[in-house]
Amino acid sequence: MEGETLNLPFIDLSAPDRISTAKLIRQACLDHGFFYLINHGIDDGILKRVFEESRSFFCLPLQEKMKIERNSEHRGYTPLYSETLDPSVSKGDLKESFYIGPVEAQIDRNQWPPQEFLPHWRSTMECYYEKILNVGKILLSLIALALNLDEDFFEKVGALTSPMAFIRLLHYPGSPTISEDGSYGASAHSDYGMITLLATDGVRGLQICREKDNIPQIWEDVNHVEGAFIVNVGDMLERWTNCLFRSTLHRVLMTAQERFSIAFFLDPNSDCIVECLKSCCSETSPPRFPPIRSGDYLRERLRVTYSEKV
Ligand SMILES: O=C(O)CCC(=O)C(=O)O
Ligand SMILES: [Fe+2]
Repeated sequence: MEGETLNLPFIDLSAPDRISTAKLIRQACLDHGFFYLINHGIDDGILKRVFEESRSFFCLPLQEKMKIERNSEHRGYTPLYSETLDPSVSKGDLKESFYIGPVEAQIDRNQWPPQEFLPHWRSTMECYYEKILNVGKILLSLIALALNLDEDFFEKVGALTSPMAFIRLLHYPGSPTISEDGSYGASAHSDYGMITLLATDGVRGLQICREKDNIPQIWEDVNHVEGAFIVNVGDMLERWTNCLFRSTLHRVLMTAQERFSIAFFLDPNSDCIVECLKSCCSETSPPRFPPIRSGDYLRERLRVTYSEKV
């Protein structure tokens, strides 16, 4: 399962020349659909605290965690094996997670662990949410430039009015016996939305497959880089760009060592229509996907992942 190591491009969010940065982003999204984001302005301290609070939460007894199990609003705890990212793999993924979503119209549909157990948990997560959402929005303005669009394109199409933006805390407990029965920390999948910003803890496991139709598939290791986010393009951005930007298949191996990561999925407002950009199609290259409403698309993808009935 050892993969080749991959040298992903680095994007420096503090670089003054936005046009050059946009060009580098464009190339990264064409080649890999993945890149490292550095100098993003989120300091080590807050990230460290989020990792610590995440660890404390997952250490709680299962019965406490199950009291705030993921609800119909897609917020809360998901236990081990509850998610099957790759439906061709029969067993669920060996990970547990916790989703924190946006506060919409001043209604907080999030579930929070009891304050008596974790007094600083909520404030830490809320602080991180604000910071990472801000970085995500800056990045999207550069992505718009990278597509030769106005930098406020995603605002203008309503994607950022009230984005479906979720923090997902992830815990892979690891397994002392690594079986070859097709179990993964996260089985092969692409992300569903616009962009994902991932913070990792240094334990290996994440891999990408750039050509999913090649047989055999080649999986390459994405190494942890201290202080950098791993950013990837999701399926809705791939649809917008008619596959110019790649939503790349990735997975997390099951390793002996326990692993934590923090994903942030930045997805369009649920009413936003995602349809092929004019600049990404032509007579010879027609749109590959019909327009979809972001909220409907995400709901359907999650339904399949969590094997829910309609
Ligand atoms: O934990 C990781 O490194 C990746 C997680 C992931 O791909 C996901 O949750 O979509
Ligand atoms: Fe993913």
